[in-house]
Amino acid sequence: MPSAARDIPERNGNNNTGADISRTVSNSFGTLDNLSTSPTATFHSPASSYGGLRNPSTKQLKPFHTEDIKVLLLENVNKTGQEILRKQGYQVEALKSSLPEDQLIEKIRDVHVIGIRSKTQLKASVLKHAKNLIVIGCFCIGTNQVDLKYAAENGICVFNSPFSNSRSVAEQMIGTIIVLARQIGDRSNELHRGEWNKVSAGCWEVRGKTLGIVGYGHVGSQLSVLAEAMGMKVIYYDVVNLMSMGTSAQVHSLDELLQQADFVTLHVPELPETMDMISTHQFEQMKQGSYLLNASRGSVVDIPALIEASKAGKLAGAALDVYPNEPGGNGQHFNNDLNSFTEDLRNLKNVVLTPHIGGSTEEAQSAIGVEVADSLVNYVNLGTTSGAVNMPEVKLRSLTLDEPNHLRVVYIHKNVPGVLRRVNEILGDHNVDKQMTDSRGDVAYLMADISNVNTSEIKTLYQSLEDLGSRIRTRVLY
Ligand SMILES: NC(=O)c1ccc[n+]([C@@H]2O[C@H](COP(=O)([O-])OP(=O)(O)OC[C@H]3O[C@@H](n4cnc5c(N)ncnc54)[C@H](O)[C@@H]3O)[C@@H](O)[C@H]2O)c1
Ligand SMILES: O=C(O)[C@H](O)COP(=O)(O)O
Repeated sequence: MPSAARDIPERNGNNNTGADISRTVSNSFGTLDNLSTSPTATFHSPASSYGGLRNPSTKQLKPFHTEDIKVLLLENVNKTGQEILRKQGYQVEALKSSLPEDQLIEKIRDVHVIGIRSKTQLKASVLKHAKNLIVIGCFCIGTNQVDLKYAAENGICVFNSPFSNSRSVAEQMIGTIIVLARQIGDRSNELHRGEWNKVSAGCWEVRGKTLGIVGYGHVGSQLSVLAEAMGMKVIYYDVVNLMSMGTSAQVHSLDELLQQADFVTLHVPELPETMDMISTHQFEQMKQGSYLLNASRGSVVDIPALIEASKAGKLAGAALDVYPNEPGGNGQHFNNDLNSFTEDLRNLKNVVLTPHIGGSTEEAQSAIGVEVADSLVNYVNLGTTSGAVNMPEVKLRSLTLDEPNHLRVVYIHKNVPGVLRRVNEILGDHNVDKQMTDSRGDVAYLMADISNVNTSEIKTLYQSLEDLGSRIRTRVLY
């Protein structure tokens, strides 16, 4: 038997301390009779994950049977991600679409891990029912669908995939710019209806035209490089001063960009400041016969104002990949019940409408599946928060099989004075081998590896930390 499991009592044996704490995976493990004894349950061979889970001498920190971890994956999370989670032994339920709020609330009560994409709204009204939830994986870039602050304040860590689909979005935008410039969407629709309509009026090369990129982050900067390769001139507007790719140039204001660009493309996150960022005033600033593309979030463009600008001939074309309200899954209708302007939008000339597929390529989805699932496994098994979007990033070197009586304490707490002193008083009876603590806003995350801990002491230690007023969540891994 690996030495680390030596002191752990039989799962259903007589070593129960009699402690009256119900067992929850999320808060670590109250009663000692629930602690895992099986070497196979405690020392799994790792999945594809990186970091500490790869080294064979690395101790797998699982004070629970992995099959007790319940994972709910919504919105057709890629098989790569599902596989990694299943290989850990977790119970994984994977659904193809998002869920209406009432069904989501029912399901979320029970799970320790949830994986979503851009549709599923995890606001406080839903999260307050998620009593066992320790971590959320956004298998996408955007995290605007999650109440990040509420999650952090309730000890729920959130991960995403910051750039694995950026290239896919940039390539879709390049394709769409040419489709708009040549009115290819309309020509194709006509021919599908049996109408031959060979025209050149209002159709242009993109070479020499100016592309205005709003938001020069991962997507915007990739797009910049691709557009220059096609001979376009690139200008961009961003709230941050950024290094220009190639010969592109940053402009000082959104209006300046709108007045100069032939094509305007939006790549900003959903924020209060970006809500209706392009509305009537901005369409007025744009050049006559210019084009607008939006693959960021539906709330960034005032779509009724876009419809007016298109009908008035100000816009020669537009492309939308995102909408204020989107269907929950495939096969559902895209009509006025969803957004009151939908019929008007569908009837416009040279307007390309796509169902939020900017990041939907095999390459992107497969990479996102691996990246986010790895983050989830490292968080559940090791407490590592590297890459978290709502918690400080904390990571400790992994414990090894040579460190038998060690345990790892994860203590998420309110960021108030005096907590460290009190925590260290509790840990102080043991040797603290390593410790890291960091804070982000009102929440702090402490991780410590301590040695020479007898099994009988684990519960007391856990309970002492739980009893501190500053506690948000305690996890003890060993
Ligand atoms: N359609 C899709 O499938 C798809 C795929 C990926 C991302 N997205 C959306 O695109 C957005 C951008 O993605 P990204 O990876 O490039 O994000 P990013 O965070 O790398 O870049 C966003 C850029 O916008 C800038 N910005 C923020 N507020 C701004 C403002 N008010 N005005 C101007 N610039 C501002 C930021 O400084 C940053 O440089 C995401 O937040 C996501 O919502 C959509
Ligand atoms: O935020 C993102 O990465 C994109 O909007 C893609 O979202 P999706 O995974 O729901 O397609």
